Amino acid sequence: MSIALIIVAAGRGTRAGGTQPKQWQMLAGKPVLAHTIDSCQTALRSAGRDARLLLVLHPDDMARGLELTGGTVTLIAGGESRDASVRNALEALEHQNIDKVLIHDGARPFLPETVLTGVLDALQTLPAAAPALPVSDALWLGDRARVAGTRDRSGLYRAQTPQGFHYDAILAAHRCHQGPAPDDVEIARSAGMDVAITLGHEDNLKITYPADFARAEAILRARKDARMDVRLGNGYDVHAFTEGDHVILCGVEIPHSKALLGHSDADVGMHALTDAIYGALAQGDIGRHFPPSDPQWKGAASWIFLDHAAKLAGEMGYRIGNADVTLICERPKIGPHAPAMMAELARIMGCEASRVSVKATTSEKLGFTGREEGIAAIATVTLIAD
Ligand SMILES: Nc1ccn([C@@H]2O[C@H](COP(=O)(O)OP(=O)(O)OP(=O)(O)O)[C@@H](O)[C@H]2O)c(=O)n1
Ligand SMILES: C[C@](O)(CO)[C@H](O)COP(=O)(O)O
Repeated sequence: MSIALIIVAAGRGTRAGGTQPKQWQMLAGKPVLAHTIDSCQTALRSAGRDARLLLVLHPDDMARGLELTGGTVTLIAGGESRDASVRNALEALEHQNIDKVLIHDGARPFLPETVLTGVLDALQTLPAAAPALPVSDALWLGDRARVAGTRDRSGLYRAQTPQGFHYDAILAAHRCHQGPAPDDVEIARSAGMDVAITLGHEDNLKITYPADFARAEAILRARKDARMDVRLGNGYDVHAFTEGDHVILCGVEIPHSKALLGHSDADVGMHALTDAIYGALAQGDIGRHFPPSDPQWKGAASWIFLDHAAKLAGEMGYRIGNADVTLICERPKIGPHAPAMMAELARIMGCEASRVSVKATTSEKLGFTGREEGIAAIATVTLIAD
């Protein structure tokens, strides 16, 4: 099925006020229209759909449209009315092998994926579908600021976009239609098309009046808060020294007069970091995922554990915010090897090296680390929801 998505943004936004049309006014640092295009592209991507994008602009706005889209979207000059703008885009799609077309207001900056898929799914069986929300408030008839009557709200809906159609049918409907129309559903119905009502969304607001900018900002703020999911984990590990000539710390082999004793390669720093990630995910510790009783992990390289923990974080929807590892030992000296350790840990976790810290401290010759009986490591990690 080949789909086109038309975004109509050629209006002058007279009701919204401001020094320029509402679709060009700034919302959280970028024009409303940039939010609309981004949300359409994100919804399509999340829904696993591909669509040809057409942006209908006022003839005066073509240059800034090109600047905004960088030439990735087809620009069409709009008309005097919304239906004339839509018609121009529909005509431009003739002979382009388009089966289905979605028509969306440029003034609706937050298209939820569920609204998009609801319309596309309904188009499998009907020639037209559009999202709407049932009217929930009581309805009054007003006369000079007095209630002059009430009206039954049952069966009434607030229409939204994108409104979706079988391409050939809506093009024919537009060509036949006379007079103004508030939306494409009206044009489709006047041509006898059966239109399904799909579920709209409160976030899918249309900026119409000045107060709608504040509503749009509140939606953006709520979404940002919902994304503020940060998890913190810590890990601690100790390995004793044994006879040997090198240690492996945070993935780096360092010549030393002793080795670290362990079931795996005894990389105490990497183990602490791995446990910190499991801890942040509330997924136990290394022993749970790689039991020491299982002979297959004997002598295993510790990157296998860290790689597993980092991938598990990714599968659960998190990426590394930052990681901080402290090695506690008198010797070997860690400082000269710290940059290589940070680079190796970052490589394994799939994050930028600037997000990883490795540092060291002695314990002033106190305790088992001070007596050089072994090395301890502590690690802290933050995970950020994607
Ligand atoms: N000649 C027109 C008129 C409207 N639209 C678009 O249709 C959508 C919905 O219309 P509306 O909210 O009425 O926008 P405006 O016409 O710009 O607003 P107003 O009526 O307040 O002037 C908007 O994205 C608007 O840019 C369009 O492409 N071409
Ligand atoms: C299609 C539409 O968004 C339906 O709500 C339409 O553009 C609304 O325009 P209106 O002039 O604000 O009614």
